[in-house]
Amino acid sequence: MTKARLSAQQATVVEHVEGALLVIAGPGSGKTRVLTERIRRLLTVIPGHFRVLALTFTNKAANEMKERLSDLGDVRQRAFVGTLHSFCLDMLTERGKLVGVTSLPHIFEQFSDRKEILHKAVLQDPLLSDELDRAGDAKARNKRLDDWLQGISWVKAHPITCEFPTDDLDKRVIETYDAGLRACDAYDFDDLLLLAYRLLSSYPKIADFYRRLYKFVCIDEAQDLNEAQYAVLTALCGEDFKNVLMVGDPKQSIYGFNTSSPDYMWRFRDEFGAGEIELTENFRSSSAVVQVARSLEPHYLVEAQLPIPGAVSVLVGIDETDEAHKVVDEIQRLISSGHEDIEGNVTPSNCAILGRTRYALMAIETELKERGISYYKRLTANHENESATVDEFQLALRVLANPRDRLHLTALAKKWKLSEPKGPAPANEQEVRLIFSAMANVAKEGRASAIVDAIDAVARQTQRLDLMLGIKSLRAFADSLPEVERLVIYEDLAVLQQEWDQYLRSDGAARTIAGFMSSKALGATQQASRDGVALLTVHSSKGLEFDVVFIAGMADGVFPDYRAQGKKKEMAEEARNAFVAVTRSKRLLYLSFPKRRMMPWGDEKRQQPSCYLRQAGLVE
Ligand SMILES: Nc1ncnc2c1ncn2[C@@H]1O[C@H](COP(=O)(O)OP(=O)(O)OP(=O)(O)O)[C@@H](O)[C@H]1O
Repeated sequence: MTKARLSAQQATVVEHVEGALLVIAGPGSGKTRVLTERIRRLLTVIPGHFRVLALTFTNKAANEMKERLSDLGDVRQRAFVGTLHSFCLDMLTERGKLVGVTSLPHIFEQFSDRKEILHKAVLQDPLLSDELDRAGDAKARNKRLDDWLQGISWVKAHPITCEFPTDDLDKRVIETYDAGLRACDAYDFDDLLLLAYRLLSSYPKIADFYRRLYKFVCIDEAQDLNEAQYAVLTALCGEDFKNVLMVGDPKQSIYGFNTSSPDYMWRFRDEFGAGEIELTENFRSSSAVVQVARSLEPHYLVEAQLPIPGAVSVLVGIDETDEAHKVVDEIQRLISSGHEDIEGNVTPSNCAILGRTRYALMAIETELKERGISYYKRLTANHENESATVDEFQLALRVLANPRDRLHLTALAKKWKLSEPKGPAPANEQEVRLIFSAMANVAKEGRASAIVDAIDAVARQTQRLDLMLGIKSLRAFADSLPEVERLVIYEDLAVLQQEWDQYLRSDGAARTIAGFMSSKALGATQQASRDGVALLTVHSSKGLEFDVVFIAGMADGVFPDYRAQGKKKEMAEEARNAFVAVTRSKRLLYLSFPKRRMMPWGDEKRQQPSCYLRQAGLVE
């Protein structure tokens, strides 16, 4: 994009070069545009051999930035654009030895896997095992494990204020869990940040290396920083490095429950002596939408906005089914007749229906399904395999990538109706293949041999790793199966192939199974799914925009959530959730609620409109 199309406010940020800068960017003020244009300018206008580090919170945001910079060709290689987790993973892979990471860290991303690691490790520790027993029945023990896991995560996310847990039991739980993970040569998400922080803060030479490599650092969505993330940043920058540009919007801070806080933006301003610029234009939303946003956040300053009136309407249903009818009727009406404030046709993909939680969207989903209107519920297709064959192939790939991963080796044995493999963990890929083939020989499931053949096809190729050989081998196996089974395998393999292609595009240089599995764990290989009406929670709608936005379930107790009632901090976060939801709309906004709601235990509850509707003057 050329400079001419940037506003004066935006140009100031884009033209910033040296020194720390904090950019407070309201919704629709073009923060993504400003960030990408600044990276473009640094790489193409500023002389010198340097790289730019651009850190985002989601793969979606990183992909969008990469896409917008794609015309830079090879110049783009001079920028690392990715999530903070993926940057930490890269640092640990390359230089993690000093903190005990000897190769690419294998990630256990699933809660259930981490819980099993903790459970097994606890059972081997008499003191913790007794403690767990004391919790009570199976349900209470299960809860105790959940609480412990939550506690572990909390401590790891606070490497500065909680460096050494003082409680002996907490300490023992963390150490036991970590030992369990490490026995499988595995790490969790929290470890990526924690170990990167330890690496950079304990070994200043390494931090110095990265500072010389990346002359400029940009951070997106800075209101979502937590202590561990801020700690990584400050350890990376050391005392003197100041070329950091942070963009964020405290009014859109909705991850407080996850220990994120806009306070780190203010700390950055003070500790780095950063300049401050506010982007106060809104290039996204119509006047009607901006007015509702301002009613929710009176301090929201909009100095310039689109000269488009737009419209805000309230839809009241007798119950949730009726609310769903009204919402979907309106979508169909807009699709067939359009709207004067929306250029061209209204299509399903111009529309989003948001809910504070998924429950507010259930009746609407049923209605969309019944009327045959396409919709999607996730921004990325976090594909769940339907076929056991592809699921187990991926389990086997995990073990091939990480021979010490007994957790998934045992899971595979169970799926093949075999007992837990005995003896020491395999030492290398060859030994893994021998174990697999021994397992396949006695497996009670016919598909086991086909999976082991597919693994062999991949592992045999020593020159250049190609997952496609395994995929083809499984496809040939599927060809021999009845149609129903065959099609399910084809479908799962097609998704796996897409993920492999995505990995090759973004990280193809490394090209290892471990690299592919880590990218998968970090969600970097997931495909975007944006076909049809978006049916999203407010949290997942962050950063998106649609011509038409419906917010369903706008009743007190639902939005704001009843658990926040009477609590100042939580109610403030609820209001920011509403602010984020409303500002996703470019032109039309509909706020709907059912007068009666069916409770999970079968009773009907009468509902009052949300306080946000009253605040906006939309109901009495
Ligand atoms: N200078 C500009 N002139 C016209 N339109 C612009 C300008 N800058 C940004 N926009 C448009 O405004 C919209 C919002 O931009 P963008 O998505 O970058 O906003 P954002 O600040 O990231 O929003 P949010 O924080 O709410 O997610 C986009 O449709 C973008 O194309």
